[in-house]
Amino acid sequence: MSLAAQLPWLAVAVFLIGTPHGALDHRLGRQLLAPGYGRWWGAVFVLLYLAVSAAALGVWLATPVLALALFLGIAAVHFGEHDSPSGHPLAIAVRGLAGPVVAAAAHPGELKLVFEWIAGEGGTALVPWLGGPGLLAWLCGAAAVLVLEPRPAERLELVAVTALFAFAPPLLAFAAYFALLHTPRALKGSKRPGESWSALLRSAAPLSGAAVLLGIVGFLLWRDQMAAEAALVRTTFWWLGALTVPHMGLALLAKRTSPTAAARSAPGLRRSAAAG
Ligand SMILES: CC1=C(/C=C/C(C)=C/C=C/C(C)=C/C=O)C(C)(C)CCC1
Repeated sequence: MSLAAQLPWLAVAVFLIGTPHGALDHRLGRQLLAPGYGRWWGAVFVLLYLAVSAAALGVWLATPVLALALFLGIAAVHFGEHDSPSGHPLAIAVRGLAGPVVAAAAHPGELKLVFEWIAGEGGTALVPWLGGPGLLAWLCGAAAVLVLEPRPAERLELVAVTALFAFAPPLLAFAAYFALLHTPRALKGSKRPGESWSALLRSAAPLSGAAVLLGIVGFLLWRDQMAAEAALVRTTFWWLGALTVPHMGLALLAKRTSPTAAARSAPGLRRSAAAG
C-alpha cells in the first residue's frame, strides 16, 4: 500500500477514533485542581495544559530530530504502561518500543521518508539506529519477556503487535494499533463504575473538538510550506507529541497524589498501581 493510501487511515485512527481517550484529561484535572482552586480549576487546567503543550511544540520547532527521538521514548512509556498488564519495566519497554524498532527493521525506506516528513532530513538518521542496535537490544528484551511472562494473552499480544509492524506498512500498522487496540483499552479503563459509553463519549466531546480544531489549524499552517502528505503526517505526530506530554504528566501527578483516583482515569496506571 502506498504511503498516500495509508494517510486517510492514519487521520481517522488518530483524529476521529483516538482523540477521545486523551480528551478525558479534564476529569483528572478536576480531581487534582478543584480542591485548591475551587471554581477556577477549569481555567487553571486549560492554561497549564496549553502551556505544557506549547513547551513541547517549542522543542519540536527548535530541535525536531531530538523531539522525534524524545517522542518515541515518551510514547514507548505511554503505550507500554497501558498495554502490558504486568507493569514490569522490561515488559513496558518491549511493548512500547515494538512499533518503532520493528518498523525500522522491516520497512526502513518508508520509515525514513515518514521521519523526514516529521523532522526534516535529519530524522532519517534515527532509522538505522532503531533497526540496528535498537532491534538487537529489543530482541533480547522480547525473548526475555516471552520466556518470563506467565500470561499467555500478554505473550500473544506481543507477538501479534510485532507481526503487525513487521508485515503492514508503518503508518497503517500504527493506525490499526492505535484505533483497534490502544484506544478501546484506554477508553474502557477511563469509564467510571456504572457510566455508559455514551456518557463517557459526551464527556470527551468538548476537548476532542478543541483538539481536532488545533490539528486542523496545524495542518493548514504546514500546508503552505510542504506537500499535503508531509503536512498531514507532520501535523499528526507533532500534535500527538504536544498532547501526550501534558496527558502523561497529569497521570503521573495524579498517581503521586492519589493512586486510586489516577487508576480510574488511566488504565495503565491502574495496572502499575495494582502491581505495586
Ligand atoms: C511516527 C511513527 C511511529 C511512531 C508513532 C508514535 C510513537 C506515536 C505515539 C502516539 C501517542 C503517544 C499517542 C498517545 O495517545 C511508528 C509507529 C513507529 C511508525 C510510523 C511513524
